Amino acid sequence: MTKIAVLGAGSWGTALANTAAENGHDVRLWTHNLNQVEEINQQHTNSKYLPHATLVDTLVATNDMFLAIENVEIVLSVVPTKAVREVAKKLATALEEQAHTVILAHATKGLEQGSYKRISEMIAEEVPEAYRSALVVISGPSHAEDVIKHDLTAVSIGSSDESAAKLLQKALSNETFRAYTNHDLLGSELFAALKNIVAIASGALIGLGYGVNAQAALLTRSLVEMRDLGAAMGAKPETLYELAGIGDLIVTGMSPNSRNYRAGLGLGKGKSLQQVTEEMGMVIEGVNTTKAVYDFSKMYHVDMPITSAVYQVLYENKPLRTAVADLMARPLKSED
Ligand SMILES: NC(=O)C1=CN([C@@H]2O[C@H](COP(=O)(O)OP(=O)(O)OC[C@H]3O[C@@H](n4cnc5c(N)ncnc54)[C@H](O)[C@@H]3O)[C@@H](O)[C@H]2O)C=CC1
Ligand SMILES: O=C(CO)COP(=O)(O)O
Repeated sequence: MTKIAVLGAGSWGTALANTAAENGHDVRLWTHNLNQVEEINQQHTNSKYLPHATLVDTLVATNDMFLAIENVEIVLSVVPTKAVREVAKKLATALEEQAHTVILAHATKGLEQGSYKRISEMIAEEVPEAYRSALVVISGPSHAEDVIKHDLTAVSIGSSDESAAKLLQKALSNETFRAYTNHDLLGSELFAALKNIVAIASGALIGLGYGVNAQAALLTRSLVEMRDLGAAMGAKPETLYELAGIGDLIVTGMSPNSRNYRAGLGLGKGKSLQQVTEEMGMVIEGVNTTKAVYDFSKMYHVDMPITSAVYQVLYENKPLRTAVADLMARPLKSED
C-alpha cells in the first residue's frame, strides 16, 4: 500500500485520487474548499465536478495541507495552471516539516502566463531543492468523466527518474486504467498544453457545422505544429506519437467530455468567450495556453498557422468563419 496525497479536488484530481484509493492505497485528497471536504467525507460524492459519481469510501478529503502530506510517498498536484504556484508554495511550507523525501508529480496541462514556464518548472521553483530531481507528469488521453466510470483508459507517466515514474505507474494501474512510463518530461508537458488549443479549434469547426473531414485535417495539420515547436523546444520526437502526444490530441480534439472542445463548440455556435467560460464553471486551459504558444511560435520562429488563427479569434476578435477561410486560402504547399 502506497500513501498518496492528491492536491486539488476538481474533476481530474478527484478521479485520480479515487482510482488510487480503489486500488487499495491510502489516499488523502486535499482541497481548499471546506464544503467539498465535508461532501467527499460524508456523502462520498463531488457533485460540482463529477455529478453522477460515487467515490470509494476509503478516500479521505482534508483542507489541511500538513495532514494531507504527512508521511506520504507521493504528492500529486492536480490544480489548474493558474493555481499551481500558489498550491506549490503551500506544499513547500508543509514539506519543510517532512523528515523523508517525497515524489512530486502533477497532472496539470498548461503553461504559466507571462513566464511561459512548464508546470514542473513552476513547481521546482517553489519547493525545497531536495524535491526537485524526481518530478513526474501524468499525461495522455484521459477524461475524468470516463475514468470515474471505469472506461478503459491509458495514460503516460513522464519523468527523467524512472523509479519515481514506476511507483506512480504501479499505484494507479488496474484492470481498466493502464499507465505507461516515458522519459520525456518536457515533451509530455508541452504536448499536453498544445493539444488544448487544437481542441478549441476542433470544437469550433463542429460548432460552425463542419464535419469529420475538417476535424481530421485540423488534427493532422496540428500535429505538424506540435512536431515543429516540440523540436525547437527539445521534446523527444517519439513522444508526439505516444499517449501524451497524438493520444491526447485525439481524445481532446474529438470528445464532448473535453472542456476545451466544448468551449470551441460554443464559440462555433456564436457564443462569446466570456459566455462559454462562465457556463463551463471548470478550467478551460487552452485559452491562456493559446497566448503562450502564439508567443512561443514567434520566439522560436516556428510557423503555427492554426495556433495563430485560434489566437486571433480569442484575443483579436477575428470572426471564426474568417479565420477558417483565411487558413484555407493560405498559399498551396507540399506536405513533405
Ligand atoms: N478534467 C479532466 O478530465 C482532466 C484535466 N486535466 C488537467 O488537470 C488540471 C485540473 O483540471 P480539472 O480537474 O479539470 O479542473 P477543475 O476546474 O475541475 O477543478 C479545479 C480544482 O482546483 C481547485 N482550485 C482552483 N484554484 C485553486 C487554488 N488557488 N488553490 C487551491 N485549489 C484551487 C478548484 O477548487 C477545483 O477543485 C488542468 O490543468 C487540466 O487541464 C488533465 C487531464 C484530464
Ligand atoms: O486533458 C484532458 C483529457 O486528456 C482534458 O481535457 P479538457 O481540459 O479539455 O477536458
